[in-house]
Amino acid sequence: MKTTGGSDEAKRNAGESAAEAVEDGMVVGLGTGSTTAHAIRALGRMVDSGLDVRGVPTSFQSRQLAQQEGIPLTDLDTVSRIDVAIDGADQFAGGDLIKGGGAAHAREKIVDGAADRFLVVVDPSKAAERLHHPVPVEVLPAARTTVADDVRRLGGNPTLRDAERKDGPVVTDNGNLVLDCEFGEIDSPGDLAADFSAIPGVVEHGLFVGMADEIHAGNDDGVDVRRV
Ligand SMILES: O=C(CO)[C@H](O)[C@H](O)COP(=O)(O)O
Repeated sequence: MKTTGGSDEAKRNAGESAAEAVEDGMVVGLGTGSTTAHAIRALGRMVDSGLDVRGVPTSFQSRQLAQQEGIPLTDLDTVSRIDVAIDGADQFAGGDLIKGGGAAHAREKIVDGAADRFLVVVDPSKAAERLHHPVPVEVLPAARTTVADDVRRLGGNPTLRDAERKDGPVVTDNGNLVLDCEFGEIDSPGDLAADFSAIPGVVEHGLFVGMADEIHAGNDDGVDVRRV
């Protein structure tokens, strides 16, 4: 699993704090990434001790980990609402996030957006006054050039994400490609989100504007939980 940012202890404190919000009978959105993985492992231990939950994974990675941990799974064909979603972020400013470091943001946005409570698990390296991390944009393969042109017209600098241990680009769980779009400091995340959504061939972008309910920011000694 790819890890970025702060210490594993900080990520563990964040993930375990969010897992504590899960109660018997709940449907839980299972995000993607190294911080959420700690929440999934904690949920696995809770299931072992008798907690009755069903998880909705957001990626191949979170499905595999949840299965390994013995968490019963369901999907959005079977349930229409999710009680709590737990997911990581590449950067957060207030309640706005940039996600997609694991190229899973399209499914993450569906699951996190269907949740009554969306808990974001992060370490301190993810905090920013204003968002400035490159925004991952999932695109249909046939649209990668035209979308890149449109991103440049919006003032951004798109880079096709390459796979680390393969010659060629990252292919998402949905069979698409990812453009990482550098914009510097983003003045108005809501406006940029609307601009991305209007580009033909964009499947989903990694700006999660105003979706978060709580930020669980772990550090080496504990966790700071903030409602946003
Ligand atoms: O958006 C994501 C995957 O698409 C991840 O949640 C994000 O990249 C954070 O990952 P990590 O907890 O490993 O730093």
